[in-house]
Amino acid sequence: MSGAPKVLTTVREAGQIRHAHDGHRIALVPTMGALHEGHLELIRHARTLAEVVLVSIFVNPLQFGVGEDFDRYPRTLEVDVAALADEGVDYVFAPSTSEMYPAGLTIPARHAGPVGTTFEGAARPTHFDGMLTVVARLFDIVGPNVAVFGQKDAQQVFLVRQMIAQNDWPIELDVVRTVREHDGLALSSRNRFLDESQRGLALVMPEALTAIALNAPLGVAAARTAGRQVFAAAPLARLDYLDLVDPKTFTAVSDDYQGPVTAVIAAVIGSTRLIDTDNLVLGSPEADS
Ligand SMILES: Nc1ncnc2c1ncn2[C@@H]1O[C@H](COP(=O)(O)OP(=O)(O)OP(=O)(O)O)[C@@H](O)[C@H]1O
Ligand SMILES: CC(C)(CO)[C@@H](O)C(=O)[O-]
Ligand code: BAL
Repeated sequence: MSGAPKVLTTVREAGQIRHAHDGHRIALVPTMGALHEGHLELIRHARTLAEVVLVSIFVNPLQFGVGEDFDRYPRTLEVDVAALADEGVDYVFAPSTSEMYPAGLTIPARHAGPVGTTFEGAARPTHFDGMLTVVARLFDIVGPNVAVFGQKDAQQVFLVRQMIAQNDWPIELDVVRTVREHDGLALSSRNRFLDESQRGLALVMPEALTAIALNAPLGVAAARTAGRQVFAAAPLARLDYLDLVDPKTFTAVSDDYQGPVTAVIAAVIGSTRLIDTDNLVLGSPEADS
């Protein structure tokens, strides 16, 4: 299909897609809108995986805690749909909150478990249960063959993968690497909250990831310390966490660990909370010699 995507607003319409395209693969790209080049990369990747691409745009209240930025989260549906037309997206599913969570209908709540209480989950205690609940609802409505997520939200990817495995759902999960600005800042819908000086300050995130990567051959302590030193030199950026986790368990690695890790960072710049991640390998035989 090509041209403007068909915009669906009801669960009923979205649920009919799989019947209308029987025998064809459907890729789901869940988003909260305010689309940027990072989202578009997910969509281009989805296009390589399936004949039908459906992008959901829904700012899910369940994954925002009290005092978080649900109210000010950017909502730019018209502009988003225009951008998706250029990408040849087939369907946009943009439901209202009452359509997703109708009064009187019990939508099964999903639980993230222990990993949902650490890192992002420590700062946002209800976030991952709410995120999994809406992702499971989208899976249930759309019935995709494949779902595409961004590596920037590494803990989210871990938990969605875990939920798919625990339920034995026949859904593939594909992950797209983080798209960055020319100076390294990860694209994020929340970047639009940054003024010019905060935008400059936010570069502490990719700079810390670079420092971690440069020191990765020296091991866990050196890499972690190097990343934290970047933040120590930028006190206006409030570091929430910076750590190295085992991608298999999403728990912090011990000091003698060698092997693949995901570096995870969250910081508050002004009043905007940003996250970033990188995958790397820690330690090397040469590091011991
Ligand atoms: N820079 C990026 N590169 C690749 N994928 C991204 C990027 N930013 C977001 N995504 C992915 O897009 C999907 C939708 O994310 P979302 O709509 O929350 O956008 P976002 O930019 O992460 O917004 P925010 O930072 O405000 O949470 C998620 O799978 C997310 O990981
Ligand atoms: C996956 C998601 C669309 C669920 O609301 C959201 O957490 C996001 O945009 O990353
Ligand atoms: N991209 C993660 C969605 C959220 O921050 O709520």
